[in-house]
Amino acid sequence: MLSSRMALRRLQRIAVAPLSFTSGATTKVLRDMSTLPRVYVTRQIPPEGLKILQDSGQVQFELWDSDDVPVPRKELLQKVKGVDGLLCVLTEKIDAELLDAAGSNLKVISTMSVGFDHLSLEELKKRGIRVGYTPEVLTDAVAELTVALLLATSRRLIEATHEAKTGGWGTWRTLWLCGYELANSTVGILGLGRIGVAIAERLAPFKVKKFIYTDVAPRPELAKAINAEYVTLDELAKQSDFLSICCALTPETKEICNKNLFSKMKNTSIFINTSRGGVVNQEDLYEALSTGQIAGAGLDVTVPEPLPTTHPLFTLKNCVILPHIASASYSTRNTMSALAANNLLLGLGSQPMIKELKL
Ligand SMILES: O=CC(=O)O
Repeated sequence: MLSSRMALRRLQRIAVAPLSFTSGATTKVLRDMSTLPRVYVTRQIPPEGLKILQDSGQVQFELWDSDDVPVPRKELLQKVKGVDGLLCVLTEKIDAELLDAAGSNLKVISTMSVGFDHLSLEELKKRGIRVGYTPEVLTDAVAELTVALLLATSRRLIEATHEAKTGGWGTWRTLWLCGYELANSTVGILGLGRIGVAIAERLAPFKVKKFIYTDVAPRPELAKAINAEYVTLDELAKQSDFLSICCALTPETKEICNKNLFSKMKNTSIFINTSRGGVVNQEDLYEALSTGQIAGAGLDVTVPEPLPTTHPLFTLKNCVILPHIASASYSTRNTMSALAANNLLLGLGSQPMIKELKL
């Protein structure tokens, strides 16, 4: 049997349309593959998505055959020349340079991500390029990971396993490795969308006393589902025992979590970010954590990614850092790849995509 890696390698070169069949001694060509829209896939995406592209018979595609290393920019700029569609992930910057390199055939970008801060939307809009993305299908996985990260941070799980493994575990001690509990707490959400609601729904059974949120404007429909109160950003910082960052990275939210915000937080509060690293000023966060301005932080996202192992945040016991894995469950990543593939095919067929960004 082919290993999945070998199979994927083979897929890279495979004609994705049913090209021919053999009857007796003659082979009849059913379709000339070279007339099909050309697609470049910037990553070895999970099998469901690849299979959809392969079985569709609607496109010819080439794939960057690795999940371990992103396609080098130079190679990407070469590979996109003349393509009709691009299926990418969040490590690829889709900007004017890339769109120029691709040329005027490019009609559709499909990103296998809910976030789209790696796409220059203005450039895409200007060129009439349609954009598919993958919201909703990852909400459960992201909410689940956020709760795990919040508990790992507030109950100091990483420190605790380290102590247990390295001989720090002496007698049972009354205040050793104490943390903060969710029961009776106020949980704040910065940016209330589907993910924020899903996080709150999972936290509510931990006997949270109150949910509060802020956003560009109140979102009563979403807030009603979790009985959350709309407050200002200042109040969110002041009142939250746990502050969960769920907003998209935009020019407005860039480094919104900075000295000013941390200085208003309680020194017992826990900061959790599973959105984008760019919403946080990391120097200010380091300062807040190392001076005890806040109690702890759990980060699934940083700037840059990967965060260099020499980064000061890694020296702090009260900072738990994960390598951007919020949506990383097998089922979710497969579903995301399938949605990205379907968005791409629908876009190329000039049909409405399942999930399309309004530009
Ligand atoms: O961060 C992950 C995503 O945007 O899907």
